[in-house]
Amino acid sequence: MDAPAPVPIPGPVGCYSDRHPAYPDRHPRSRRSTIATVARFDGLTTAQALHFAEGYVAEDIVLQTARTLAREVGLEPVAPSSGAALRLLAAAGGARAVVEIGTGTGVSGVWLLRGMRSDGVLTTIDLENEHQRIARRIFQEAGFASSRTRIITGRALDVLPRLADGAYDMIFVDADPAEYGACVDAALRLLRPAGVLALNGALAGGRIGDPAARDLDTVTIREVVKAVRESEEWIPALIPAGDGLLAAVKHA
Ligand SMILES: C[S@@+](CC[C@H](N)C(=O)[O-])C[C@H]1O[C@@H](n2cnc3c(N)ncnc32)[C@H](O)[C@@H]1O
Repeated sequence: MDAPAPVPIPGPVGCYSDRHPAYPDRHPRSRRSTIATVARFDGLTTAQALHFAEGYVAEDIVLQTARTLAREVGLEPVAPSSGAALRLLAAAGGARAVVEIGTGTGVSGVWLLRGMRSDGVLTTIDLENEHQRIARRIFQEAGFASSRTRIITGRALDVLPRLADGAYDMIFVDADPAEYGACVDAALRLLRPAGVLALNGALAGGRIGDPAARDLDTVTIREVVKAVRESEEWIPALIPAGDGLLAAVKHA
């Protein structure tokens, strides 16, 4: 099948011929060509490329079941592409001790466990016992012994102070955006040097770059994303998988 023709890039991105106000020091063509490269990856349109990336690593029946159960109880679990990125981060860091904030029905937990070392333990926190009851069953169906998970019911900000400093290889945050700042502070304390932070929802449902979006969650996420980028404690990247995965390594 022939690749579809590239879609013209709309508005100021694809057609301006002068310097862009946000990039006054940069030659106009350099920004234009960078974005055009991203938008026309291998002749596919951006939407098609993103769709391909989303399904690149398929989910098995256990993850599909956990996802269906999440929707039934009104939760939005991590996207498959974010799950695959979490598994990759856990595997790349040889993670043995991981903290997850926001167990849900276990979608992200299964992805994390599949990237962790075979003797690793996932400490997962959620204030809803009912969500964790489902997650416990999902972990079991995914083949993980109960010794591989430590499931703690409680509010993240009550539980995190009880966890040991510098004892964790990775922290994944996917709960209440209003608490993201406090969770990042806690992650800095809990992670070992070169440990990895991952924070879901970092694009705030696409509102992150819209200055008119001033709702509390968006403002908080915007501030956290900026603070991590500007902090000397972190080496960050914003991965545009799912709703955005802010990943950062704690400086060694
Ligand atoms: C988006 S869901 C997590 C989905 C899960 N990470 C997944 O991908 O399967 C958010 C979860 O965070 C929990 N939660 C919300 N606020 C919380 C808080 N302050 N402390 C702990 N858990 C919280 C909710 O009960 C819900 O289960």
